[in-house]
Formats: sequence, structure tokens, C-alpha cells
Amino acid sequence: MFCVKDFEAAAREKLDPVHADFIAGGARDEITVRANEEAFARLRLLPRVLRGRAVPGLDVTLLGGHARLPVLLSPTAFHKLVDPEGELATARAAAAAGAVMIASMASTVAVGEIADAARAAAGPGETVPLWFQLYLQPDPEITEALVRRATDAGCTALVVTVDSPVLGASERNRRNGFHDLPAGLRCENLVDLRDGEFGHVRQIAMSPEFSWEHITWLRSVTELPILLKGVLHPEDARLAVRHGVSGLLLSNHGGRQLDTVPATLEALPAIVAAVAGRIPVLLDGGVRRGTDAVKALALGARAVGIGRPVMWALAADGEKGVRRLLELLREEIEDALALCGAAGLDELTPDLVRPAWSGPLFGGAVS
Ligand SMILES: Cc1cc2nc3c(=O)[nH]c(=O)nc-3n(C[C@H](O)[C@H](O)[C@H](O)COP(=O)(O)O)c2cc1C
Ligand SMILES: O=C(O)C(=O)c1ccccc1
Repeated sequence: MFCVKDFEAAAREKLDPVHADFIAGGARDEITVRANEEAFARLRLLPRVLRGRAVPGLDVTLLGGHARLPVLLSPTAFHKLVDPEGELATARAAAAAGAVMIASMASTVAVGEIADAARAAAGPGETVPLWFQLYLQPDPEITEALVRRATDAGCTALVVTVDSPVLGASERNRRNGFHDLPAGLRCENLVDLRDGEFGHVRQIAMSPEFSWEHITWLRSVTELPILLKGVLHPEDARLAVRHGVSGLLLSNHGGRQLDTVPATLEALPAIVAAVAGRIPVLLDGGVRRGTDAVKALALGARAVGIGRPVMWALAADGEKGVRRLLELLREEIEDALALCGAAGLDELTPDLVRPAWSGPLFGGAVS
């Protein structure tokens, strides 16, 4: 395995095609799925030279916590679908790399067990680099019970996914008839939330009726910092700051919710401007290379998230696969930083990035 795409091919080989489609798929025509990757390809890096720089470190501060890599594992459901150890394997690999893992509310291992695995694999003295992704539930007691499970597990932040007032329509899943986890697998965080509920994915209620008041309410029931995942409009970024949100994960759900929304990279400059440094902005969607991460960081993201690559690496080679994936991304980011003449992530500035050539550079005739 020499790059992220190698894991995609290896996962395709190994997986039931229905499950491979669940991972790869997006909403409707999958225009946004493609747009995410294309947006990175359209930008060019403009490196500096002869700056006398040492090999850069990749450490980053995220919500007061420390990570050794500016790459986070975005929340993805159902890890046991692709590996028998599921989220335990992912958590061990993330902790070993010092990368933040965002456990999905729809994980197939309970968040407490994910946290134990992460703690056991983390470096000495390191806090568990684990956050919890939450879909607000219409019954506030259910939301509170989930928050309690995440808090008791030792998660250090809540990531509220706000781009899903209804579930995105994957035509691949519909054609394949994929709607449920196979027998024997459950959404373990949902088990026993109410009497007689056994961890079925359909217990997750999506609702278009949530509003900013629910964020205010959530802040009143937890001490944990709250990030919003799925903000694309700069006005919503401003509202998030006003409602005491601690960070944004700029995301279009990997093109799995509303199709034809902009690539996240395209939306980044306006969100960064709207937030004006008041809270950190993270970004996911289409990050496949170290240079992708470097471009997003140069345009103002504090870190980037990866979704599908984690599932591919886990499917390809379990914990070892995810370790290798994170190593590869570390190497590629270090390499890109050195080649840009940057001594660290904070030296990644917007002047290092420009749109691809689309006409004569200086407008005049070539002499
Ligand atoms: C298989 C799969 C499952 C996902 N499950 C969740 C989830 O449970 N909660 C959530 O907020 N986002 C979920 N996402 C979206 C990811 O968190 C992330 O936004 C997206 O995958 C990033 O794009 P990328 O796959 O191009 O890296 C999922 C994505 C995939 C591919
Ligand atoms: O597939 C997804 O993108 C997703 O967010 C999800 C959420 C809950 C259960 C399964 C998948």
C-alpha cells in the first residue's frame, strides 16, 4: 500500500460489492462526491525555496487538546461491516498515530469500549483523542442519554451533525437493497436507550424540526465543547459562533446528503472569513493526499477529516491498514511541507495556493 487509493482498490477486492457501494456512494448523481476530490485537483501549490527550514512537526491543538497529526478520522458508521474488530481496530490505530477519532453515533462497538481501546493504545500521558458524533434526537432524554454515554466514556468533544434533517438518498443502496446491518451487528450506542430497543439503526431519528434553540439546549446539558458538522453557508457559521459553538467541521457529508452542494474546499474561504478566527474550522470531503491536507490548511482549516479512506484501510487490513493509512498521510504531509518551504503547519498561508492555470498568466501575448 503506497497511497490512499491503493486501499480503495484493495477494499473493493475484499468487500461484498453491496458494502463497497455503501461506502463509496453518495446522494443522487454523486456530483458532490466527485466535486470534493476535483476541487483539490484544481488548486496548485506555489512553493517557497531556500528558507532554511528543518523537518517540520505536525502537532496541532484542537479544542484545547493535542493531536500529533492534523488529520482526523471523521465519523463513519458500521466499522464491523468491514472488519471483525470494527471500531476497536480503528481506535487503536488512531490513538497510536495521535490522531483524533470521531466515533459515530452509529458505531458497531459501544463508545465506552472504543474509548478503552484508544486509551490502551495512546502514548503515555496522552489524553484519549476521541470525540463523539451525535444526531440530535426528537426525544431530549434520548439525546441526553447518548451524551452521558459519550461523557462517561471520556470523549472530549461532541460533534453534532446538522446536515441531515432527512437521510441522504443513496441510489446505490436502494438498488442493492441495503438498508440494515447484517444479522449479529448492532448500533451498540443505541442499545437499551429505551426499554425494548436493541440497537437497530432505524432508532436514529432524523428530523427537519431542529433549530438553533436545540444547540442552546445541548450546551445547557453538557460541559463538553460542541462542534457542528455539515455547515456550508457563511451565515450559519456566524450563527454557530453566536450560539457558543466551539468549532466547525465544514463538511458536505462526503456528498451523501444534498447532491450538487459545493465541494468543501470551495466553501472554505467564505467560512473562514465568516468565523474570523473566533473558532477553529475543520474540513472533510475528498482528502486523499498530503497535498490535499496542505491546501485546506493553507486556506485556513485547522485540520482535515477523512471518511472513506478509513473504511477502505480497515477493510483492506484491519488495524494495521488504518495505521499504515495514517503513516502514509503523515509522510505525504511532511513531504509537502518540506517542498513548500514550510517549517510547520502555521507557515501554511493562502499565498502558497492558487487556482490552476486557465488562460494566459499575465493576459498579454507570449513574446
Ligand atoms: C460509510 C460512511 C459512513 C458515514 N457515517 C457517518 C455518520 O455516522 N455520521 C456522520 O456524521 N457522518 C458520516 N459519514 C460522513 C463522514 O463523516 C465524512 O463527512 C465524509 O465521509 C468525508 O468525506 P470523504 O469520505 O470523502 O473523506 C459517513 C461517510 C461514509 C463514507
Ligand atoms: O452513511 C452515512 O453517511 C451516515 O451518515 C449514516 C448514519 C447512520 C447510520 C448509517 C450511516
